[in-house]
Amino acid sequence: MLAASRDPIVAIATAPGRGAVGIVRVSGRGLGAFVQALLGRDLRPREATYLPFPDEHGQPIDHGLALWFPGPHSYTGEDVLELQGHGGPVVLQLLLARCLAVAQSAAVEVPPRLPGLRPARPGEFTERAFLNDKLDLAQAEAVADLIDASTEAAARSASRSLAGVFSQRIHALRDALIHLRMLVEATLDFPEEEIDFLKQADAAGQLQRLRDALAGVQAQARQGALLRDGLKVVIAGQPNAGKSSLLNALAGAELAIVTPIAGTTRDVVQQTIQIEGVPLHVIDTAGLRDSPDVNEVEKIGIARAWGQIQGADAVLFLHDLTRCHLPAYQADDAAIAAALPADVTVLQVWNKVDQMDAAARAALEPRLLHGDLVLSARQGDGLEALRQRLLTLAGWQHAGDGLFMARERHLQALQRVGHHLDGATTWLSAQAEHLDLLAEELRLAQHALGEITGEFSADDLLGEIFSRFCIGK
Ligand SMILES: Nc1nc2c(c(=O)[nH]1)N(C=O)[C@@H](CNc1ccc(C(=O)N[C@@H](CCC(=O)O)C(=O)O)cc1)CN2
Ligand SMILES: Nc1nc2c(ncn2[C@@H]2O[C@H](COP(=O)(O)OP(=O)(O)OP(=O)(O)O)[C@@H](O)[C@H]2O)c(=O)[nH]1
Ligand SMILES: [K+]
Repeated sequence: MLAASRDPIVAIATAPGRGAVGIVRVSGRGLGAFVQALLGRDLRPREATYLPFPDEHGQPIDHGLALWFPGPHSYTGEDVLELQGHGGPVVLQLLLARCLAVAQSAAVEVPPRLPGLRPARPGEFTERAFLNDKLDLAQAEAVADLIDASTEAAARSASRSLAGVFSQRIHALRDALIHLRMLVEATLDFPEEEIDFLKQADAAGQLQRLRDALAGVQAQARQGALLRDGLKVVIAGQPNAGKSSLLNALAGAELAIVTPIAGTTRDVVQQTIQIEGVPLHVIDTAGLRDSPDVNEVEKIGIARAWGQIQGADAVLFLHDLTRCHLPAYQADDAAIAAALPADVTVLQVWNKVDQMDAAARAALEPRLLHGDLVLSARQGDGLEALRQRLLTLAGWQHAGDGLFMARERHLQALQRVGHHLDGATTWLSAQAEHLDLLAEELRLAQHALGEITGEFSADDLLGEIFSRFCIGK
């Protein structure tokens, strides 16, 4: 499927809507004649040329800059033409249509001057860059992650992955693995001396160093994936506990409606905030209650709240300190607590501490359970401790510079590598009769590594990865 269609493609490369400048990008092999037909002249390589973009009557659609990248020295590795025009949606659609029309007329000539140009599928330019070895798969994924990055830290680590930092770490593991494989394969050919041979070469030490290096890459990749995917945090609790107030306080903006009326929030309100660059998707939900006053709308809201709780990485279970006696739950809170799914992390958060005087606060301390948080969504006390707790919960290590972006797919592949290295360790210590199994585990480990960079990747995986890109990328 992937290799099948390498015909020239065209797309608007800039975001839809109005912008200062908009770009139509064409990629394909042998585009020289197309450039002639479209612009009526040749272009100097990699040099911005200001010129009219003519329509079929020779009238300018726009005046703009054309950039010509003869392959293989381009983003895709093919010939690439960029028309950089004024960024109006109509202008760009006209330029796109003009490219398709010119190519079509060139294609009907005998002999055809250009194989059929067609609109690009999502991610197809980057897919070509991958297929033409301009980028490996981890780098290509980093392109999308850079565009989608929701925080500066995420963008910077995606940029480092795009520059090849992650791939280099994978290559270093692969090289060490290949070294070890060669040793083991060579030993297989001389079965009489095998054990001494492996001992002398310190195969066990090599394998252990490889596992340590893998653990280091895994730890960093986990941080990278956290920057990419963030954490889904659901604020839940009874009506009026202060859930919307807490969302607003965390976001630093009045997003959700706050009123003293119980049952104000009906729909799910979501906001992505960042703490030290880690994106947190914070979700305010309808207050949970089971009362005859609950109308149809609120019922739906409550059902949605439970739905959000199911998929949460963490639930902030909010309680109103002015209405309960720690550490005992009120009956309603006890009912909610009993219904919370066992596999979701729940933080107990006691709100409205600003309503307590110093004596009441002092009396509160010893009654708190380990891990409980006390705060005032209204005045901000305790918010910083909550933020730090959420980071700890996410497993954020304050990793500083040098981070790279990674995805769940990469974490799973690394885990498989680890699994095979564990297997290899077992067979190596079992010695002589299992060297073939050792060799096989090492081969599988290398294969799993290669899935990250796309050295070994099934077409359907590639299709799935690139289809998630935006059009024109
Ligand atoms: N106008 C424009 N800006 C853009 C892009 C683009 O396609 N067009 N990019 C698209 O994502 C990114 C830049 N990516 C690019 C990557 C490689 C080459 C390129 O010409 N590579 C050649 C030459 C390299 C060199 O001279 O060092 C090559 O690889 O051989 C161009 C753009 C971001 N900005
Ligand atoms: N004193 C004090 N009042 C608060 C605090 N947080 C929220 N409130 C008040 O409690 C009331 C309810 O706040 P909301 O944030 O709307 O509560 P909610 O949990 O979202 O309520 P529902 O939408 O009914 O589920 C409002 O009058 C808030 O001003 C707090 O930290 N201290
Ligand atoms: K509310």
